[in-house]
Amino acid sequence: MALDRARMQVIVHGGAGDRPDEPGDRQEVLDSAADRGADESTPLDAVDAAVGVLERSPRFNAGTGGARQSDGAVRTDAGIMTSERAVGAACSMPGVERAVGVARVVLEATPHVLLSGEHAVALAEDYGVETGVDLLSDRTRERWDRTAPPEGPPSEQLSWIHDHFGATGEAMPEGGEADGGDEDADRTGDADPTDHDTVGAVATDGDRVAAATSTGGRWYALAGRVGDVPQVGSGFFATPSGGASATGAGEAIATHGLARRAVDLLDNGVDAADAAERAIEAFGTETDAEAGVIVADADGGLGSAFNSAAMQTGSAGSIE
Ligand SMILES: NC(=O)C[C@H](N)C(=O)O
Repeated sequence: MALDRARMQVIVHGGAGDRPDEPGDRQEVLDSAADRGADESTPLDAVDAAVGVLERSPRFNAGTGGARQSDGAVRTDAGIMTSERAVGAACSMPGVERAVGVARVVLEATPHVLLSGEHAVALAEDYGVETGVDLLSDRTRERWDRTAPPEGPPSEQLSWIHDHFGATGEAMPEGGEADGGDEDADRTGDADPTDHDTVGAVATDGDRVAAATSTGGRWYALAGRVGDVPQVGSGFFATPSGGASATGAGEAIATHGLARRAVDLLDNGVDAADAAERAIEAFGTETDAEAGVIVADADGGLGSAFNSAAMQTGSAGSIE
C-alpha cells in the first residue's frame, strides 16, 4: 500500500487547550485526516483534504461544532498558503463548514489574500463550496442554552464579554461557567472543552510545502470578531523551508505572529522539532498566553509544541 502512495508527509493538529473528554475518538479522526492528506499528490491538496476531514467532524471547533459568537452564530475562518507564497484566506462566514475550501478559492480564483463575511459566503456559493450548513452541534446548543451572553448592542454585551472571553484556566465564577469556557469548565462537566479545538495541517512532498488552518474562533467573542487563523503569518505560514499552523489564544497569536516566527526559525536552519519548541517558548515568554504550533520542514521533518494542557496531533506519509 505504502508503495502506491505519493511522496507526501503530513502533520495535523486538533487544537491547543485542555485535555479533551474523548482523546481516543479524536485521535482516530486526526489520524484519518493525516492519512487522507498523505494520499494526495500536492501539498496544497494534502492540507485541504486533511483539514476537510477535521472540519466535517463535530468533535473539533471548526466547521460543524464551531464556537458561537455573542449573537449565537458560528462564523468560520480559515487560511491556506504554499511555499510558492500563494495565499488565500476567508473569515467571518456563517453557514460555511469547509472554510479552507473557501480560502482555497480565494487563493486560486482571486487576486486577493483575504475575503470576509457575506462576500466570502457569496464566493463560496459561486464556486460550489456548500453554504447554508447548520454548524450547530448538540454540544454547542447545550452550552449556549446554559450560558448565553446578554442580548442587545455591543455596548450592552461588552462587559459580559470582557468577563467571559479568553481568560482560560481561571477559577469558575458563580454560575459554574469558566471564564473563557474551556479548561476548568470541562473539569466541572458544565461546559464544552472545544474552545481551543481549531484544526490545521502542514504537508510537504520534499520539494513544495503547504499549510492550512481552520476554526470557529473562540466562545463568547463579540459577533464579527476575527482571530489569528485567517491572518497570514499568525495562524498559518509557509516558505520553501517549511510551514506552520498555529492554535490557541487568537489575539495573542495575531499580535505575536506565531506561525511566521516558527517558519522564520526554519528559514534560519533550525529543524522542525526545535523550531516548534523555540517558537512556543518565545510566544509564552512574550505573551503569557496559551498556544500550540505544528511545523513541517521541506526535508520531511515534523515538530509540534504547546504550552496549554494538551494538543493532539497526527501524522502520516513519507517523502522517502
Ligand atoms: N481554537 C483556537 O485555536 C482559536 C483560534 N486561534 C482563534 O482565536 O480564533
